[in-house]
Amino acid sequence: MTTIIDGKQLARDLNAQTQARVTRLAQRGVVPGLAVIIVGADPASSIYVRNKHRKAGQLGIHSVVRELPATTTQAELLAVVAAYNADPTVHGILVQSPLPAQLDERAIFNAIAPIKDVDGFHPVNTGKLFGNLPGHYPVSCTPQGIMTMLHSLHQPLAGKRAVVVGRSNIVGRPMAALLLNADLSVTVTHRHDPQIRDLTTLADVLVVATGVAHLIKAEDVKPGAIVIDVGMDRGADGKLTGDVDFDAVKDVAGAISPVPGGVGPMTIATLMQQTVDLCEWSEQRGNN
Ligand SMILES: Nc1nc(=O)c2c([nH]1)NC[C@@H]1CN(c3ccc(C(=O)N[C@@H](CCC(=O)O)C(=O)O)cc3)C=[N+]21
Ligand SMILES: [Mg+2]
Repeated sequence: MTTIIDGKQLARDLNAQTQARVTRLAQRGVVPGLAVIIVGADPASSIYVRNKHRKAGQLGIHSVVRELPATTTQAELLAVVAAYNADPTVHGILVQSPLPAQLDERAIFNAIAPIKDVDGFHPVNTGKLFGNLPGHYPVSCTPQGIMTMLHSLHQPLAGKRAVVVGRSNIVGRPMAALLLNADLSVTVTHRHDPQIRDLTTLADVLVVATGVAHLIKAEDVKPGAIVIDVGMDRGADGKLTGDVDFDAVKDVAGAISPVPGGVGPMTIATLMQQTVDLCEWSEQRGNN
């Protein structure tokens, strides 16, 4: 029997925990605050931002969405980030990616205060992640949500062989670090390897984040493997599909996450979780 990893249900469970933490903070008069900055009116980005805002509101997180025109300059965006860095009611800052071409996205992420970097994109936070350093710090929400999905299976992970397909700063690289920190043996591969499939068939845990619809077929997967699909590929019919050929792979895999209803809802639930983390850590530092 193949386990379908129900990201929607896991997200509901995680959001219930987050909401309970928000309630406990409220008893002390503390409200977690999330600022989401979106530049330009990319329709897909607008939908994601609206979903994040709605979920935050449901959980009692104070969410502000700052919509800036597509013509915003680097200096203007840096000034907006600086204002949220200095705003004690804001615990998490997210700049929606991708940004318009005139903006230097890396320089913007680097300007977010590491203690408010709810995406975990700041090099101080990625450095801690890659060093497996002790202490509290935010981690990119998609791979962190995937770790929650893996733990939900209640299977030992240490010593398993993981293969990550894709090496982006948002998913592949932090995913590899998290898996390594959890004592898996980790291989990262990507489009420049003509024999990706020689590696995917070795994986006990296979995470696919390439943006190539249905790249992974049944013969590319080890029987019984855990398969996590990070793909979000919009077909010509407008339907959302993944990087894994779900219908075929589900008969080979031991566990598999669907698209939609897998990694996506967990990304948003993890964003909410980390907003509350940042708020609690700020309280613990006593410099709110
Ligand atoms: N600074 C930044 N941080 C991000 O975390 C970030 C970002 N920029 N830019 C865009 C990507 C994408 N992303 C998604 C989150 C949830 C769903 C999601 O909920 N997906 C639903 C379906 C949504 C649909 O139907 O379109 C699902 O998979 O079931 C998707 C995509 C966060 N991102
Ligand atoms: Mg790639």
